[in-house]
Amino acid sequence: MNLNLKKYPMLSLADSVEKLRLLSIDQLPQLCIELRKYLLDTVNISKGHFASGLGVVEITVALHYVYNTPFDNLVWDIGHQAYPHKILTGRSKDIKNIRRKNGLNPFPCREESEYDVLSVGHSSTSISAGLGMSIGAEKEGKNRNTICIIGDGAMTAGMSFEAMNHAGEIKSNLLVILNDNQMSISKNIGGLNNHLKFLREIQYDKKYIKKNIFSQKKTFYKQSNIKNSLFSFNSIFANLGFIYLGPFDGHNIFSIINVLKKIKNKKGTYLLHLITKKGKGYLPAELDPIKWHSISASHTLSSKCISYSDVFGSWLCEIAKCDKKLIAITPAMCEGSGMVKFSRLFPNQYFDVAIAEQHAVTFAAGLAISGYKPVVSIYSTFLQRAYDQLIHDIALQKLSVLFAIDRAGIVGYDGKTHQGIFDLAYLRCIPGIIIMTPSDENECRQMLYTGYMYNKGPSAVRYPKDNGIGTLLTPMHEIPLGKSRIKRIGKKIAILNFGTLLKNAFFAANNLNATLVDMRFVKPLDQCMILKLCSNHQFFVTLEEGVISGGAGSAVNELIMMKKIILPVLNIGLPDIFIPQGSQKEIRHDYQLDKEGIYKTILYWLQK
Ligand SMILES: Cc1ncc(C[n+]2csc(CCOP(=O)(O)OP(=O)(O)O)c2C)c(N)n1
Ligand SMILES: CC(=O)[C@@H](O)[C@H](O)COP(=O)(O)O
Ligand SMILES: [Mg+2]
Repeated sequence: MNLNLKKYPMLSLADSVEKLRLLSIDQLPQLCIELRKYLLDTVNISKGHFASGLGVVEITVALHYVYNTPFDNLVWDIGHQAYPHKILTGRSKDIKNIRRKNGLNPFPCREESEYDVLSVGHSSTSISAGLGMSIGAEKEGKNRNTICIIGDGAMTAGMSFEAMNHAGEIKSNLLVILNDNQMSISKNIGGLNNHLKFLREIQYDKKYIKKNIFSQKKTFYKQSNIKNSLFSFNSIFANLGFIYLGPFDGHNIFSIINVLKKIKNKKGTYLLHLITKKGKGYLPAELDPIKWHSISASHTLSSKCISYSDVFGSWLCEIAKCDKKLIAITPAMCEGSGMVKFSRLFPNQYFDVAIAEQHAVTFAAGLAISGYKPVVSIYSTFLQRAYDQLIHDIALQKLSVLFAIDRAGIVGYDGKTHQGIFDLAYLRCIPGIIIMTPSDENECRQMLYTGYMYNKGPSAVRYPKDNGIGTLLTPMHEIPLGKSRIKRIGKKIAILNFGTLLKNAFFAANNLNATLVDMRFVKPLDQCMILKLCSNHQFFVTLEEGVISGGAGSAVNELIMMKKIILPVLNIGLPDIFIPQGSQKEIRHDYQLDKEGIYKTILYWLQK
């Protein structure tokens, strides 16, 4: 391990979990101090998720100290808090390159380390996967433990409830650690959050504690041995069938180790409730955990122009001013989706539904049925969670709901789990949906308006994690559905562009004297334009920032084949693999989606 001994003497003694376990328990507080310092020093270089990692330092040290990892399964939920885990499991020298191209993965990743038993990035998978592992371990008969570490935010999702419902019934050997820092990315919200508050208040009510439960040690014995003790009785977890322990201070390494050691030797389905502080140990992050949730790399966005998320946010405010029927919904992504101003100005028209994409979509269905005009703002990658709800609860019922799909295309540093590259393929097959792919920020604004005004079914506008190109935002008007726009007239080759790669396509179009069309709609497709272009061009090229299998280009192929037209078509987009991390610029370069890449790809294809 490449650690400076002077700066991190204890951490350098613990450069593997085996060595960590050789430390005396009294050395662990110092280890935690150095781990925090190391995290701060390295994330300063790497950028990326920060405050959550600081909050789980003691939990991480205690888990690796007490449990026999990697034999025992540690299942991290989401994984944005797993930097300390990566540091302690032999990856400390690489942490400065986390999220970078060819660097460590942003989240636990099975291919990266045997300590990462589940690849993660999306929320609320840990209890389901952990339960499966615990059943597997029981069948294997080798006394392998399974521990899931899940945040109070991730706990709000349907998957967590589904898993607890199952786990509480079958009672396998499973420990769920609830890391309750009272935060999601934004402030955590909802009934469960209020229940956690209630449990925390019981803990802090000194009178209550004096009267009922004496010390943490006694509390533990009471709860693990007498199932209907008052705490257990009062918690939702106990009612679901877990042995509920806590809440305890998640920054007291001694008490965490004490509890873990006892649980380790007992069979059963436990939920250990630990209270932590997001950003612990770094005051700016403690004071503003929203800002420090993740530190973005400078030059993340490509220019100084307004971001697409902000175009969306201002558009929302403008509509809400005159339309009280508008209801905007976010599944826990207020800041990233550009909705902070809207949420403050129009609190009665705004719902953060917590990390609950499925619910967000069907909730929108209910609002639409009741005469409201819901706008679901959602990242492309997280809409994957709500696919059935979109089909069954919205499209099938022809409900007019606008989906503002942010982070569409390459997202960059969050990598494989977060690339928004499947939406065009998975949306295109849904009957009756309108799918729009703006090529600049003003198009985005006009398309949001067009979708909002469309009243025959769902519509979607997909836009990237990026800034616009500086186009003037004009007064709102509806765009005729399914109408493309010719951007350049050329000969022989027609480039059909879907989305924000338009700016890069000009280079190829100019150099090849090609016709360039901004298709704007994936559905309905501008068939007239395509058929007209077929009659006076010899080659077609389609362009999109998404997977080519089943994407917008496939729609063009299908039309051409159906019309029995014989014309070579090149679909440019992303290949049939999970696209790795890196800056957006690097990834676009690597997959030939920058201007030179597009040009060369077409040229090479023409010459073949
Ligand atoms: C399905 C899904 N929706 C949304 C997100 C975005 N997201 C990442 S972290 C996070 C907050 C998680 O809160 P919590 O589990 O309490 O962890 P904390 O950040 O507080 O450590 C959210 C909403 C995600 N990763 N996956
Ligand atoms: C872990 C996670 O899912 C979020 O923190 C995500 O990284 C946010 O992405 P943006 O920074 O693009 O909003
Ligand atoms: Mg939290």
